[in-house]
Amino acid sequence: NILERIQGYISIEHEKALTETGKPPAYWPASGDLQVENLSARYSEDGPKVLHDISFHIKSGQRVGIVGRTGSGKSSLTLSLLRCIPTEGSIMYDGVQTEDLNLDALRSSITIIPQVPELLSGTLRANLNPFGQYDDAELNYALRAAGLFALQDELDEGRITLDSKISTGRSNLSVGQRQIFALARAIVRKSKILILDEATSAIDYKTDSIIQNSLRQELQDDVSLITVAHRLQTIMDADKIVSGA
Ligand SMILES: Nc1ncnc2c1ncn2[C@@H]1O[C@H](COP(=O)(O)OP(=O)(O)OP(=O)(O)O)[C@@H](O)[C@H]1O
Repeated sequence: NILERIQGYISIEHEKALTETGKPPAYWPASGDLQVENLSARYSEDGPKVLHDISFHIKSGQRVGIVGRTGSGKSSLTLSLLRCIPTEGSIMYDGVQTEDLNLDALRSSITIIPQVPELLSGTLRANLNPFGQYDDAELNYALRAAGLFALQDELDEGRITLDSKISTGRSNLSVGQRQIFALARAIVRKSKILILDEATSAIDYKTDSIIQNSLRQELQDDVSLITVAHRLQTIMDADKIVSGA
């Protein structure tokens, strides 16, 4: 079984190599403006379309909710914004077409916070700053801004520092704490587009309100927030709603 799985991974079709070509201008992205036109997407080149001719415009700094029944394509839309699945149509991010854009540049400038964020085994510092690009002051600021310190009573280890150990398998962080932590990563990276897949019942009311407050207070005015919403309450104050059939 192990060999079969390894064989499966080896034979997966690779994405286009991340080359020097398609590098965006140095100042890009200067805003969170996102223009999507006639976007269609499928999971494989010959598979059925799961998104059909979607068009919308998100102005820089807008808060947008994505709603729709189960299977309507909310997750597929977020994947297609990062070009993780084959797409047709136009996705223009801060005036730059993403079709020919270097995937590394695209994916390092848009942050997705999934329902259950993945963490690496190691310290909090290593998780927030895997490539050693930021100093401790910036990391501590991001943790505070994201609201992690507001939860320290609940953490088994007591006080959280950048040296706190994170374990992956039997994780010592709850789903809500992981989301807050992923939000801190987005704040450190200064992403102009943040996609939040709202956590569902696994997250308690207190943690949810900490996340919502942090999103309202700490994101810069030019950061666009796209929330895949499961609770209507989360998107009550959204500027725009994108709704799937
Ligand atoms: N990995 C995949 N391969 C092929 N088809 C997929 C895959 N993931 C999702 N789909 C299909 O794409 C369509 C949209 O699914 P998607 O997960 O985007 O919906 P969703 O609105 O996010 O649903 P939910 O609210 O349950 O998370 C569905 O018909 C689904 O069967």
